[in-house]
Amino acid sequence: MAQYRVVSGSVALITIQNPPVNALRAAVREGLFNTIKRASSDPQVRSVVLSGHNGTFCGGADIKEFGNVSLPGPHLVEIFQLMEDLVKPVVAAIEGFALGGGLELALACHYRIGHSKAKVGFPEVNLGLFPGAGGSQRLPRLVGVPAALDIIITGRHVAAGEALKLGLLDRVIDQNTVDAAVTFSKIQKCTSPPISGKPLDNHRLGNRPCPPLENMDAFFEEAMKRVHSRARGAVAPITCVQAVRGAATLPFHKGMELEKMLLGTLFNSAQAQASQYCFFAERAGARWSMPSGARWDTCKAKPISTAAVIGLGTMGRGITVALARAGLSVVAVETQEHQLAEAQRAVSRMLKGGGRVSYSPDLQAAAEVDLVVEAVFEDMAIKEKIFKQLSEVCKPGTLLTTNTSTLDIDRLASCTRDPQLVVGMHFFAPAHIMRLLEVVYGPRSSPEAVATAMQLGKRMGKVSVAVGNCTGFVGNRMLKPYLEQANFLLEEGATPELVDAALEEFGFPMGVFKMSDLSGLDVGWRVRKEEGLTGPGVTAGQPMRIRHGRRYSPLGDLMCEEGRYGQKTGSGWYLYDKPGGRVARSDPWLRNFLEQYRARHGLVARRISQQEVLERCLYALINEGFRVLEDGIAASPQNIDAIYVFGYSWPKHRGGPMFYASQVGLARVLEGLNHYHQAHPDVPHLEPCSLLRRLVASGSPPINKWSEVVKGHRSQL
Ligand SMILES: CCCCCCCCCCCCCC(=O)CC(=O)SCCNC(=O)CCNC(=O)[C@H](O)C(C)(C)COP(=O)(O)OP(=O)(O)OC[C@H]1O[C@@H](n2cnc3c(N)ncnc32)[C@H](O)[C@@H]1OP(=O)(O)O
Ligand SMILES: NC(=O)C1=CN([C@@H]2O[C@H](COP(=O)(O)OP(=O)(O)OC[C@H]3O[C@@H](n4cnc5c(N)ncnc54)[C@H](O)[C@@H]3O)[C@@H](O)[C@H]2O)C=CC1
Repeated sequence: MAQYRVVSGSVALITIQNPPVNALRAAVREGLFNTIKRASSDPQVRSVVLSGHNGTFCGGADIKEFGNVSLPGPHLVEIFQLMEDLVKPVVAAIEGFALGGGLELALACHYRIGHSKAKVGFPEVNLGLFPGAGGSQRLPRLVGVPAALDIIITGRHVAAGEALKLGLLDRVIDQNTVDAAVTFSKIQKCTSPPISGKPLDNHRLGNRPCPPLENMDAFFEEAMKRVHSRARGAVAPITCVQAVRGAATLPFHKGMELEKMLLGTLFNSAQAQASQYCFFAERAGARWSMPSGARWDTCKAKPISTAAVIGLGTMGRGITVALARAGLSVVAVETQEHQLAEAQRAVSRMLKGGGRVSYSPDLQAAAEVDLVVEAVFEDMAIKEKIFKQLSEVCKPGTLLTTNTSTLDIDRLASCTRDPQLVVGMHFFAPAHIMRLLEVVYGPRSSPEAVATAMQLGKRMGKVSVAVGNCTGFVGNRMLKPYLEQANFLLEEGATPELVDAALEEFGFPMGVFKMSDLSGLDVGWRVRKEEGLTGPGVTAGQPMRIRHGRRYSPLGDLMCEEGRYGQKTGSGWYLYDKPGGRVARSDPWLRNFLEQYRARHGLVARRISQQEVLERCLYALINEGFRVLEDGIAASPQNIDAIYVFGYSWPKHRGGPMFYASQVGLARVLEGLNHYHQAHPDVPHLEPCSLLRRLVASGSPPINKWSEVVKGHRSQL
């Protein structure tokens, strides 16, 4: 766990060994504690080098241990103090990553030498924490308050070059880092005296004052304001500011006391648990499986080096950029001349002149590519035609994928020569930025096709989740009842402002109506027309607020009929200063429109609380999530949560909808749904699904045990 060797005659080389990232689990902490003591008392040893096994210094504390109320083994704070107090110089040899507790460990060393490809950082804020083992106190003393606060609040990875400039690293080298650190620990420079035996006090960060900062109060006030406005209700970023302020204003030991107290408030908090759950949910998608039994570890992906994107609208442009950035050579095809020219300019701008992209108005250009992503209008007839053409044009073995947000993958596959080569690759707007990729397999998609799409997702830096084929797949299927409730709430007396405020307070970056304005109201309108819910032929002679025997809100359709498509037309649920404008303002026209609509349909507006908004929108979405699990469309609640956090900006500190349901309590969610379904019996999405009932009946097991209740149920997986 921590290997001890004496090298070069007098250097104790301590190597952390805990693959894959050398996390500081109890046995590692024990090993570090013992080897530091050994180095201290070993008369042969004059200096110490600390390194990590297999090219990674240390990925920090072991997040899997965090559930324990009291962590076993020696405490990191104690180990780091022991190391800092050592009278023999200690040099950190940093290869790969030094993150979180790993960087705190390096900061407790007297010197830090990094490989040029090394990365350091404090990602704790993403786990609902802050660097609570001395990092919040030592880093500001080394690099100054503004740089330290930036690193701690953003959680970003700092590259070696920048770390050197900041003074976080003493040296950056391209050769073997451990060898260099060993040499460095013995001789500082030919012209300088050896560092062994040199007084080290200035290199003990706990002994140093923080570099002075002018206008400190104003600086921290401003930082706190910024954090509050961006945190969306997350507590950890606020605690980061408080801790760093402690470093700037208190002596080290007092700062450490403050750090301990602040960590105590976060460590077992619901937000920290949710954020840490998200860390593992993000990675769980990589271990996909299919109904056939094919799995991630038994299927080989096809090599892909060229791709075509068909349709260069909103999505096609972002997809082109994402593929090009992943190193693929891309053929971008668009039939509309002006769109092609505009797309070419937009893609070049986004790629800043880099990337290998060629443009064509002709599908023939896709003849030789390894993979196609179709991103034309959401219209089954058009897509079917394109898949038929692609099947004829492309070389045998080309993977044909679609970015459809709702349509049947199997129907598209049936238009092709090789249906096993068809899968959905559902990106999220903007496609070059949003991290989620839903990989949708139909009943005939081959494991190799799924493996290839998943692998490509990884190359593009996406969080890829394999899901089954149904209308809307996982994300949009669950979104439908959420949007539906938001519209019903407007009918009943709410305003877009009220609904959005409730959801933004919950932690979404924007409420449902602002989000709809951004995506374009016409997108949903097109989908509803495809589904036969609206359109001239459908509505004639039907009651406006009922479709297929269920309550239906035509509000979105009416808005589109008025030409209000959202930001792109300058008005939607809100008013914008111009088409394409971004700043949403309340629109008196809409208030009037809603009042007239309610009057026309005999609806009496009532006061609606934020609690009702949250419960109806979120519980309806969660209920559909349980149905998705029940139907085997998603393999696990973790997969659903990853989809929501990385595709729909569900606040990470709430852990995703299914985790949120488990935190609220399944019985409470069930009770809420029962209550709202009684009040709205014509809304089937509010009727609690049988999986939720069964989970509650079996004592509401923790989320990682739900699969035992799902098992035995009819499944498509
Ligand atoms: C009232 C109570 C008072 C409480 C007082 C209690 C006192 C406790 C004191 C504790 C103080 C804690 C302070 C501290 O030290 C905080 C931390 O260090 S938190 C951890 C910070 N580190 C990170 O966030 C890094 C996380 N890892 C990564 O970002 C990436 O893994 C990394 C960039 C290192 C490598 O990426 P990549 O090569 O892409 O590999 P993967 O991400 O796929 O990871 C591979 C594998 O390893 C698992 N893993 C990674 N990091 C950790 C980790 N830190 N702990 C546990 N497991 C880790 C990862 O999950 C993958 O495994 P899977 O099985 O695939 O999931
Ligand atoms: N807009 C969004 O937020 C998201 C959309 N999607 C899906 O992505 C697809 C595309 O959507 P958008 O980019 O929003 O549409 P868009 O309307 O912005 O772009 C579609 C483009 O396809 C082109 N096109 C139409 N027929 C063509 C053909 N035969 N050959 C080549 N090009 C053709 C059009 O000229 C247009 O430029 C749809 O299936 C949609 O459901 C998926 C995720 C998010």
